[in-house]
Amino acid sequence: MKLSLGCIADDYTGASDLANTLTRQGLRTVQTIGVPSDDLALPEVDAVVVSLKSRSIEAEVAVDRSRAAEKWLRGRGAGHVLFKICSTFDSTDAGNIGPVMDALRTDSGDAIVLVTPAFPETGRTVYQGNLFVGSVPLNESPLKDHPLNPMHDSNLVRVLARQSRTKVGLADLATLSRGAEAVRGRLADLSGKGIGAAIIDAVFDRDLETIGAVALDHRLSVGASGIGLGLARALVASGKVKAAAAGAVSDAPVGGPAACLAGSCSQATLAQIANAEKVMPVLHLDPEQIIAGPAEARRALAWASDRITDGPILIASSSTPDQVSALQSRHGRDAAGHAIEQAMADIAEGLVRSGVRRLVVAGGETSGAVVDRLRLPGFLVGEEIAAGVPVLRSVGSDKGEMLLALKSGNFGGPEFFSDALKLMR
Ligand SMILES: Nc1ncnc2c1ncn2[C@@H]1O[C@H](COP(=O)(O)OP(=O)(O)OP(=O)(O)O)[C@@H](O)[C@H]1O
Ligand SMILES: O=C(O)[C@@H](O)C(=O)CO
Repeated sequence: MKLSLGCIADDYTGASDLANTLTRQGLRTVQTIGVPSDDLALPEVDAVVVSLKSRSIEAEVAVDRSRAAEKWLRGRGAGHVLFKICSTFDSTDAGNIGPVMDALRTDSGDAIVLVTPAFPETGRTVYQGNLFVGSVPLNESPLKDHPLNPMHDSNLVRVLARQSRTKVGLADLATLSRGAEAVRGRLADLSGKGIGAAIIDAVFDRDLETIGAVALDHRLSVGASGIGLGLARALVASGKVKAAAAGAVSDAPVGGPAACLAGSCSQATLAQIANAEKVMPVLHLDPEQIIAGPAEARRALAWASDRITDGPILIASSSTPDQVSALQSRHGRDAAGHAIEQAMADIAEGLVRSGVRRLVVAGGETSGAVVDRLRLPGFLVGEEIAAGVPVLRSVGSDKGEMLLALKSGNFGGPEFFSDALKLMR
């Protein structure tokens, strides 16, 4: 297998978002959980997205894991590697976007790296280096209240400069609108001044196409699914990849009971849970009880076993921003987050033991904890439920075939849980 594109995603939902985008553009794509073991039988593909859970861990560990993934991808012939970050640039001044980018840039030998989280399809645009979420700057969006990495600065040149060893510059929309050669000229100017990373504006998909074409001159780029779309279109346009027909993945029904788990506390997920209450039984976990011990996860499993044969259920830990901050001030941010993620993994494990083979999970960290616990090595990408969220079909699992949907906290329409279950038969 010789890869046309290698990708390293810093969380699992982000990885399936990217795998979805690449698949929709005609790249045969597989999502792996971590660096694949040598005995994992992978189909012939154009792109591999290695999912890491490295967004909110110590920067040094994130760097080591990303480098290991890069080595594996380059070893399979990937000439270009995309480091997939969140479209809302989720990170802190300690990392992990800057440190991982610095390390991968050193490995790739590129003088300068293009960086953009723009993903217009989901309302993420970048102008003059400022990230907008819908119509508001990042620091006024719900991301200001994120439980793990609240975002308080929308100027990504500043945000990335605080995390990176290299100087960071800007390639603005005016330059981009003059075409690929103008962007190449701007990058040459910046790297001539010793600047090693450029935030690049993008508002429309056509901007991403220009960015994709320029990025392919380099060995590394950093961004969200938007730059993935640009790279995929550039690979197809240049004839390096022959676009595959849609629907290449089997849609054979998996059947059996279905369950949803929500650990995301985003406004979008809170609204989706409220809507799910109208159509399925919903259990709201007590976060204090989760931190107190394993009894809360056991209570959830007992509750589920009384209902799961009658239809899908939803179990949620999600709370409002005020409740999240109150819990974090009592127990610490990381300890609270970790305990809840592990309880979600316990619940997922119990559900699968009792026969569940169709699972919808909301939240990147939550999905990471669940998929790790279920020891699922990888996925093929099926139908799209909502922008950035495909149906995933497990490959190489010892539990038989499973269908999953891993939803980024902010993604999906108001009826997301029922929308997902309709496509996961
Ligand atoms: N009630 C709660 N109080 C405090 N923390 C919570 C609560 N419920 C869940 N959490 C934690 O909040 C974090 C949510 O992160 P997660 O990545 O799962 O969702 P998200 O950030 O909305 O999604 P994404 O990363 O895809 O945007 C997890 O660490 C989770 O355990
Ligand atoms: O890019 C995005 O917004 C998502 O894929 C994601 O990574 C959210 O966690």
